[in-house]
Order: sequence, then structure tokens, then C-alpha cells
Amino acid sequence: MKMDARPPVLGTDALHVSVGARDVCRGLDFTLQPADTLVILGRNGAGKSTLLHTLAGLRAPAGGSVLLSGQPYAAWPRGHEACLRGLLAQSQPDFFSATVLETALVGRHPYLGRWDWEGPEDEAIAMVALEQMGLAGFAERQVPTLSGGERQRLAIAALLVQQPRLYLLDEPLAHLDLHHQIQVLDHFAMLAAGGAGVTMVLHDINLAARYASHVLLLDGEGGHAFGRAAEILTAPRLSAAFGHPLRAVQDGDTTLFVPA
Ligand SMILES: Nc1ncnc2c1ncn2[C@@H]1O[C@H](COP(=O)(O)OP(=O)(O)OP(=O)(O)O)[C@@H](O)[C@H]1O
Repeated sequence: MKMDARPPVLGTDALHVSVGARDVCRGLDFTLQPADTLVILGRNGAGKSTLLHTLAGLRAPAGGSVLLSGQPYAAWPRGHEACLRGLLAQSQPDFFSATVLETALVGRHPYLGRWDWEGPEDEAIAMVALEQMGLAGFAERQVPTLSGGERQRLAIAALLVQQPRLYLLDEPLAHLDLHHQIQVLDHFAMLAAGGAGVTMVLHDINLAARYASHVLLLDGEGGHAFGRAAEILTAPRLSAAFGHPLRAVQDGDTTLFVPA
């Protein structure tokens, strides 16, 4: 059997994350391999964004460690982590007086020297990403003229332009209509199939069931359940985590979770 020599995309070792006086998770151990898609679920305030920022290396854990491509963040040469992992934050900064293309090109910055300008190759990468996010005709538009969903797709396009090995997505479906929700999730599924790692915070349990290979369910009090999606996504576990009864409904091979 041929062994995959690439290190895991992401890992945690006894990770302890807290915010204020509360624990988000204690003793969290998981490994995300290339082609895995991890969905983080939990009620409002459970700490999903806080955990995602910790996984992105932007927030120090209270204990334990995060391993990006097999090494702690501190072990990577300065700036190199941006070539390995990209974060889609929950709220996007305002890009005033910038065009859509200029904004998408921000994703190339990790690859440019301090005094370099983006070249035609960078521009070609950005144009492809804009097209993939349904923004092909928007390149010269000013960002403040975009709708909420268009801005969200632009933020995703800028992340695609970054071409990291690990995508960390905080509520990537925010502001998106149904068609674009599926388009975006299909796109990340395609990137995962090509060997990327995807970790995303979602609120829609049924979309989580459709796209996740693994699920991390936070209980909001520091406890968690991690495992393969089918093992974690059960009505009793989800009802307890969300504090609302859910029942499982079978539709052919698909299990749907319906709130009572
Ligand atoms: N500096 C802080 N001090 C104390 N509590 C904080 C601080 N920053 C955030 N919190 C709290 O920590 C908790 C976790 O916040 P976080 O944004 O990670 O939750 P979340 O699971 O992503 O929530 P949501 O589903 O609402 O987006 C929240 O209850 C939030 O109010």
C-alpha cells in the first residue's frame, strides 16, 4: 500500500481554549488529513469562532497545542503560515475605494515580496477565483456597491486566491442564497477532493451532514464530541448540544434532522 507522505493538514494536542472565565474546549485531540472536511457545530456563544481563530494561530490557547501541517505555528518561518492556511472571518473588513479585483488580489500578498506588485499571473488567479464565485463581471466594481451576498463571495474569492492547504471558514454561508450556499460548499468539497483540508463553522445541521467527513460538536461548557460525521450527528447528541429537541427523518439514504 502506498503511504501518504504529506503531514496532516491540521492537528490539536490536548488543546484547551477558554474565553473570559469560560472553557470552549478542554483536552481536544484531533487530526485533519488532506481531503477531510471538519464541521464545527454548537449553539450561539459556544466558542466556535474563538476556536477557529485559535486553530488559525491568531489566538493563544490556554493549554495544549495546534499543529499546522505537522508543526506548531511558531516553528514556521514568519509569514509562511499564510501560504498554508487561510481564514474566512465572520465579519469582513470594509474595503473602501477598492475594486473587486484589487480586493481579490489581497489573497496573493503572502506570495509577494515586500516591494513586489501583483503581476499578470496573480491577476489571472484572481480572475479565475472571481469567476468561480460568480463575480466574473464585477472586477472593476467598487466594493461598497456590492450586496451582502456579493461581498461574502468576494471574501471567499480572496481566500481562494490565497490557495492555502487548509481553509478555515467561519460561517461561509452568511448572506448567501440557497443556490450560492450549495455552490460554495460544492467548491470547497472539490478542493478537499483535491487534497486540501477544510474546517468550517456552520449553523445548518443538514448541510453539515451532507458535506462533513468529521464533526466537532461543542457543548458550550468546555465539553466536546469529535468523530466521523455519521457517529456524531445523531438526534440525541444534537438535541443536547443545541438545547432543543431534534428528530431524525430518513429520506432514502439521507438522514435529515428536524427541530421539534
Ligand atoms: N473578551 C471576552 N470576554 C468574555 N467573553 C467573551 C469575550 N469575547 C467573546 N466572549 C464570549 O465568548 C463566547 C464565545 O464567542 P464565539 O464568538 O467564539 O462564539 P460562537 O460559538 O462563534 O457564537 P455564534 O454562533 O453566536 O457566532 C460568547 O459567549 C462571547 O460573548
